[in-house]
Amino acid sequence: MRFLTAGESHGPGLTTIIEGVPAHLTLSQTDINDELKRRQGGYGRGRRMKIEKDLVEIMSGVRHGKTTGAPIALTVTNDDFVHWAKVMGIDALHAEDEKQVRNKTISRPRPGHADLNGAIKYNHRDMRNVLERSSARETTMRVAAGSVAKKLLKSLDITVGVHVLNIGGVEAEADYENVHDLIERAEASDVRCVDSAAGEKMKVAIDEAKKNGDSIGGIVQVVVEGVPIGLGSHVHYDRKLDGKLAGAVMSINAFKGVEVGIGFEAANLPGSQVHDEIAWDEEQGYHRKSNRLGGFEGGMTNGMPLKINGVMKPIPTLYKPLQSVDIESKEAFSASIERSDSCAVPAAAVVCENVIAFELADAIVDMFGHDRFDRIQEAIAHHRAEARNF
Ligand SMILES: Cc1cc2nc3c(=O)[nH]c(=O)nc-3n(C[C@H](O)[C@H](O)[C@H](O)COP(=O)(O)O)c2cc1C
Ligand SMILES: C=C(O[C@@H]1CC(C(=O)O)=C[C@@H](OP(=O)(O)O)[C@H]1O)C(=O)O
Repeated sequence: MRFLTAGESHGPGLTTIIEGVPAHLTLSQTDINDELKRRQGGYGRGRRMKIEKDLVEIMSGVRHGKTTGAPIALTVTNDDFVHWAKVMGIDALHAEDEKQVRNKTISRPRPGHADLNGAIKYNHRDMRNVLERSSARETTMRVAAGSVAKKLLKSLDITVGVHVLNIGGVEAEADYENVHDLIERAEASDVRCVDSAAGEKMKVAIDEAKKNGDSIGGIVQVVVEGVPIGLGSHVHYDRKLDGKLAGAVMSINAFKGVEVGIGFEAANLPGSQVHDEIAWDEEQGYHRKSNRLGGFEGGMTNGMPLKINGVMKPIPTLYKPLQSVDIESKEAFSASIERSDSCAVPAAAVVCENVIAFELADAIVDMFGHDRFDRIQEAIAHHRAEARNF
């Protein structure tokens, strides 16, 4: 499976085309819209999310509620576009609009955003040409594609959840029974945190940052249960699934690090406290006595729950901007102020969950068959039984 996305933040809309989704998977607009709505929420978002409704239109690849095996094309309209049509240059310009366009031309790059590097690389004197596509508005379509993947996983009893472990240095206890408990409690929290006391402190930290014209980042954790043994492969570097997942997470706007299992903590511990002992019993088949490696050994899943952490840096656009240089005058100025979120960690958690879901669904289709969902169901049931008594 693969997908592309297209669309500018303030253009008419966003598109994705997903190729390789097996035929006969049950899929509705509601499946996708529910996921899009989750991405729009979360404490700390700016005014834009009050403007957008993020409702998907399925343009192809689904008939009578089932995938056909054809490419699935999805679109989402940008409701904000009506306010930006002249600036975006989609409509013919009138004289009085030129001023508006000039005022929206960006020549003072924001530290931490794509503005200056993209402008130099593509030779854009108006850095809006970079901003429009580097905006995390694009993650709407990554979540749309991920929601199709999540539907495939759910139909195979594989459950993906996400929660927030840290916002601006406020750390949460990762205390939950199983992934279903995690999902229920995280989704009931404004900041997607299962630790309600820490969640309240996170909200205070976000309010504080906003009041100071500043921004904060954090850590999210994706947990996946029900994963069959052997997704990915040890045989070649580009088939190692932990590597693919790390790439997917690092490609999310503002994500600066990934950990699998205990992650960087492994550097401080001896092997006896890192590797997970292997056991077998009738009920569970092969399993590990602990799960410090987060469900991966040798680039493959080992049947234990996957645990992947992603680190998000603070949002670059600051209402009290940092120093920058105007590319026309070369003088020092404050960076430009764009409307912005002060913390998008709870929303980005949903993006992280969905990019991981897509890579997992791709690994499933790769291992268990390509074209028909019913065949994948049969093959995975057979594999699960075989692995248990191997
Ligand atoms: C869900 C989400 C919302 C974001 N909202 C903003 C925002 O409002 N303002 C901003 O400057 N950056 C925001 N970002 C981060 C930028 O898109 C990101 O920092 C930028 O594209 C530069 O890429 P890099 O940080 O990966 O280097 C957001 C990121 C995500 C995932
Ligand atoms: C539009 C979204 O996020 C945007 C991501 C973003 C950025 O620079 O990444 C900047 C902001 O854009 P705007 O200036 O239009 O408010 C966010 O709102 C979205 O998540 O759908």
